[in-house]
Amino acid sequence: MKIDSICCIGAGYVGGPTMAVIAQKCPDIKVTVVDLNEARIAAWNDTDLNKLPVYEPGLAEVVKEARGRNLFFSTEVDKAIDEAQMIFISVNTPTKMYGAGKGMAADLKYIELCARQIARVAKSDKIVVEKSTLPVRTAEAIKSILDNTGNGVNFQILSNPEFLAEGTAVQDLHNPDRVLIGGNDPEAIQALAEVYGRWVPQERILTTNVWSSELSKLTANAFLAQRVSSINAISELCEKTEADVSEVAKAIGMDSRIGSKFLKASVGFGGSCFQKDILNLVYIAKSYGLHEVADYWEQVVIMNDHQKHRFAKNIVRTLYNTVSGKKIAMLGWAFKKDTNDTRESAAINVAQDLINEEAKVVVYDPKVEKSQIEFDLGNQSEAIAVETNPYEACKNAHAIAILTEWDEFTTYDWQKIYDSMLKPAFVFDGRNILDKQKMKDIGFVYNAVGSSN
Ligand SMILES: NC(=O)c1ccc[n+]([C@@H]2O[C@H](COP(=O)([O-])OP(=O)(O)OC[C@H]3O[C@@H](n4cnc5c(N)ncnc54)[C@H](O)[C@@H]3O)[C@@H](O)[C@H]2O)c1
Ligand SMILES: O=c1ccn([C@@H]2O[C@H](COP(=O)(O)OP(=O)(O)O[C@H]3O[C@H](CO)[C@@H](O)[C@H](O)[C@H]3O)[C@@H](O)[C@H]2O)c(=O)[nH]1
Repeated sequence: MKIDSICCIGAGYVGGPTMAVIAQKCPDIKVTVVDLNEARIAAWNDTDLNKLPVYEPGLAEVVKEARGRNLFFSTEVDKAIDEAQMIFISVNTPTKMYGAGKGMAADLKYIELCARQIARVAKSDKIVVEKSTLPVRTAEAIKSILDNTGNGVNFQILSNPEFLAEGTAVQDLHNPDRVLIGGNDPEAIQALAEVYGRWVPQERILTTNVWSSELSKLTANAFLAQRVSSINAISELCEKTEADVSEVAKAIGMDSRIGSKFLKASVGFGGSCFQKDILNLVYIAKSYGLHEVADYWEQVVIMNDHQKHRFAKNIVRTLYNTVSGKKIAMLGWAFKKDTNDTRESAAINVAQDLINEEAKVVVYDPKVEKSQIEFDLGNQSEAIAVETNPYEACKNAHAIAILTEWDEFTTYDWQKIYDSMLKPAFVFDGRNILDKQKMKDIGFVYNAVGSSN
């Protein structure tokens, strides 16, 4: 079956970029991305490409090429479902904040709403693709809803989890390590494989059963996050022993069995996925009575919480055990560089801990809006200030904390910043991006994660 129309429900960080690239690579397929959020759809349609709701390097160019040709953003969900042969569900699946599984399980209410809407609207056969990250066996529930509440049309369900990382989304979509398609129906699998086959080499398109595909997504994130927590655990030991975590990471990463990626010690991992997906995995394991499995993975999140809090504690301890009334400049708010996404950013936890200690926190981030920073802190705008100029943010500060590894931070005139600060001038580099020796030569008291001063 050749696909000529696709609908994607959910115009977020995954739905937007993924569909933009599919539309770019398949000019003969009409791709419509729909969302209930009118402001978000308006932003995707904005003629000023700087106003797209998602910042990703290279994304504006892709949108420019395809939008209006075969890529459309709309709030008319029913119409797009009706017209499409293939429907991607790419809505959010956050941690459930109520009832059974509160704080752990994935909240599938948006998924169920989509399934019910598809069932209600569809008047012809559809292939429904799970793009959202879902607990293993969710396809069963979707199938049941579609088959029991639909109009008697035939639905095939595929799992096609997304592995893009924010900040490199376009690059990851253009050149994925693999595309994973889980399903039972060879014709449906073939139809989706042909879409990706326009630009992804055949050997990188992997097909599995639905359950393996669903579980592989949670497993991939658990393994990646586990590496970060593992190196962060070692970073604390390095600080006590005069070992240097960057040297340790390099030494172990050269072992081809270990590999060098995802071994950067940091203030802790953030982002909308790692914590949510591991907690979901933990919840699933518990629900099958697999308590040792659950405890094993939960430790990755416990270690990450510890890393975030100990970073803030270290600032307080180093600043003579009090930051009350002291100006502390936070450079970076996004959970990693090259994105405007702040979900679960370590910066939020660190700021909250410092505010609790009555510090005067001033934030600078090159891509995050002031309103977002205030929102992340529960709208306590009196607790922080946001600067649009990094030099102003650092002026008269007692300390600077680096929370995101933005490249521009390495290019600053650090002598000028030093001159404008109170002395001793402290830097807490939560990303190990600055040159320790140069910083010390200027006069800073420089603290990095995972090495002694
Ligand atoms: N962010 C990432 O980097 C990433 C990467 C891989 C996978 N994922 C997974 O992809 C899924 C989506 O993540 P995201 O970051 O794009 O989320 P997001 O919150 O940015 O976007 C989801 C969008 O879905 C819309 N939506 C929710 N219910 C809807 C409905 N019934 N009808 C129409 N629109 C609806 C919301 O308004 C929102 O705009 C999640 O399951 C996530 O775990 C995310
Ligand atoms: O060595 C490292 C690598 C990452 N991080 C941090 O870990 C977090 C996550 O980073 P990354 O994985 O690069 O970004 P995400 O966009 O969260 O992507 C992850 O989560 C996505 C959503 O499921 C998956 O699709 C991706 O494959 C997976 O990498 C960020 O805070 C990073 O700063 C570190 O601290 N040290």
